[in-house]
Amino acid sequence: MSDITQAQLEKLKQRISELNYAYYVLDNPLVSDAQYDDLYKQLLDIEELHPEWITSDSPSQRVGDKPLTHFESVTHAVPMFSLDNAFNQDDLIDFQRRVKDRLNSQVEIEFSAEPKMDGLAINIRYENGVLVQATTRGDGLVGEDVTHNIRTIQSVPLHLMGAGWPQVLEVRGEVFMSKKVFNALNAEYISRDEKPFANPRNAAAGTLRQLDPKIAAQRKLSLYLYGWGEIGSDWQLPSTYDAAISTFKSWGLPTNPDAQVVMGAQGMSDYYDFLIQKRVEMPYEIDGIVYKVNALSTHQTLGFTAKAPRWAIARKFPAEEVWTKLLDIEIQVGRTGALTPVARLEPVAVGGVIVSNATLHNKDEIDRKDVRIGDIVIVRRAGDVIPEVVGPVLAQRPQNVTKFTMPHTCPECDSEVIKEHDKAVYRCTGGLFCPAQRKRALQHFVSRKAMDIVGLGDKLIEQLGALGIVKHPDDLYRLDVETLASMDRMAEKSAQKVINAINTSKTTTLARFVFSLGIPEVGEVTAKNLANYYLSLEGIQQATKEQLLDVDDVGEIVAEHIVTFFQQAHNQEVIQGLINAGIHWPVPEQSTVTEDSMFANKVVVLTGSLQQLSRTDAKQKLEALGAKVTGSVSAKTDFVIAGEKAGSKLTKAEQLGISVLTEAEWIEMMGETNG
Ligand SMILES: NC(=O)c1ccc[n+]([C@@H]2O[C@H](COP(=O)([O-])OP(=O)(O)OC[C@H]3O[C@@H](n4cnc5c(N)ncnc54)[C@H](O)[C@@H]3O)[C@@H](O)[C@H]2O)c1
Ligand SMILES: [Zn+2]
Repeated sequence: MSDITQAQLEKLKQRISELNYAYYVLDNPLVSDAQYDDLYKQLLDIEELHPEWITSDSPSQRVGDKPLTHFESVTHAVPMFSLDNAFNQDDLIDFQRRVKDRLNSQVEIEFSAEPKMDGLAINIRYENGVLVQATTRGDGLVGEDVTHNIRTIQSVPLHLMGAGWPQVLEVRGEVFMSKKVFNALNAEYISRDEKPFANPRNAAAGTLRQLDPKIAAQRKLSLYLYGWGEIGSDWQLPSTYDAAISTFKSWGLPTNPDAQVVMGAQGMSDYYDFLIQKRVEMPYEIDGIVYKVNALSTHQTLGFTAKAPRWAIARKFPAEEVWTKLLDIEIQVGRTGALTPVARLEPVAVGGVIVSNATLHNKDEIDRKDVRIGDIVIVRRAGDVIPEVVGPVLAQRPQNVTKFTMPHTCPECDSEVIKEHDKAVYRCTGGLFCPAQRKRALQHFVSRKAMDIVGLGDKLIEQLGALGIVKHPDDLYRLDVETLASMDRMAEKSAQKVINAINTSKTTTLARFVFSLGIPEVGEVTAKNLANYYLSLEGIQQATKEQLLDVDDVGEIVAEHIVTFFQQAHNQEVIQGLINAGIHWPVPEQSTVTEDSMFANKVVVLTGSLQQLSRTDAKQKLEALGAKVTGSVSAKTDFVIAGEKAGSKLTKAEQLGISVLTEAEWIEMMGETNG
């Protein structure tokens, strides 16, 4: 630092000015706050070493930047200042020591401690109790007139309450957007496929800069007061800061309920512990604490630097939002087979911990946010919440970024990946084989309603899996007593019992077997329906999606899951392994089918509207009699039962010379069959 040249300082000042312009004027920061704070600290350090190099245009000597021009410029009656920062406990102790020294005080100093709301400073002017003007801070000397938008904030009185206020009263505070409003607003933007705001501060700034006050009214900004500007000479400020704020409150002005008066360094530190705990649950975002010397008489003595009061300091909290490089997007396969994209990041400190991975939720979200590999991204971690990638920093997008694509096959097992209907979820279809889904698949396979293998608990499955002994369900049938007995908490006797249970499970039913495969959406009932309809595993495996739709309980989505599941070579290997292991079942009985039913093994089509039975009931009755009910008429059709207003199917049946029954005829025939 000591060998720094004046030219280097000029370059640094130039850079910080550029950043200020982008941040304050364009609302489009070029670097993260942490990066900015670093550069700014460098500037202060150099200027401390070389006070002779300080110029009036240095960013250390100015607040913010010149406001935009599309609102009317207003020169502040009393300049608006920024705050000096304390980044750690030592900075804070230094601050209170400086105050004590300057005031020559032997006793502890009393401070007002209050949340540092993350929004924008505003000056609101009342004349004779009436709100006449509201202005942004701007560069501290000149701000923008945003009266029309401030008037829409419900908690800001258009007329002061009570009495005793001065003829001219300027109050100052922070305009911000609550987390709730921010989330709802962003959800709305997202649903319209528009780019959401990066954070509540940005959203509040954007809202305040709207020309149409209706928009600000809808967005519901909030405001708390923490200071004042010009005050008419017809009123005397009380002796303490907190008393002044209380008086404002009595006039109907909104003030922060979490502000407290604390004593000395210890009190400051206790308040820090209190507020950092509370931070997560607060309804709005805060980026630190502001401590202000409470005795107003001292403010004169302490005075101001070029930029900030010497009687106040902002103790910054660890940033909840930082920028870092997105190195890659990796896929994690969950236990249900869902593929989740995970951001691999250049490690960065956020919210007090080092983060190198963050969730990206799903593919739709990545597309919507337009996050690309190689981007600088904004990462958030609020409280204990899992770190999240908010979005890319477009201003810093390098040229060689790549768009993310979902793999077509599972990175764990190479099976096909499908996107679920109407959902943003991509899923691996190798349920029986996929290592990521292993534990879940095995737990399901052995469960009571599936293969019912008693004694194979979760712990044992986990251990067998971890050791690579049982990777897929068919491996269970290769276990021997010796291997099992060597597992934790297992003895030969219990191992033998498990082996017996495994052997017993070889004799099962087709329905149980189908259920045990864990095909997505195929529960116990669907498995039974499939077994009863097709009577053989081959039948189910070979059925097309169209054909599967004829089975009770099977809709489009289920049918697709079934087809894709059986298409996976790896799943087939496991199924073959199971059959080879000796799993077998009797051909399912069609319980109520009477041999002499004239509908037994007949192909029947229902068409037109039935009067006496619902379509489902009719279908069930026919199936109970051993018929196969299909949806379309072909040469294989044996009967067509035609209700009223039967159309093309009836015509086709007639063309093909197929027997057509009316509803009444059919019911009569059924009566005969049953009787
Ligand atoms: N990323 C960038 O490029 C970039 C550029 C410029 C500034 N910044 C960020 O902005 C900061 C500087 O901004 P700043 O000058 O507005 O200062 P600041 O936001 O750090 O602190 C001053 C402001 O705090 C607000 N505040 C909130 N609660 C308050 C309370 N209870 N009492 C008093 N004031 C309260 C007021 O608006 C006040 O103007 C930097 O530290 C940096 O984090 C970032
Ligand atoms: Zn897989």
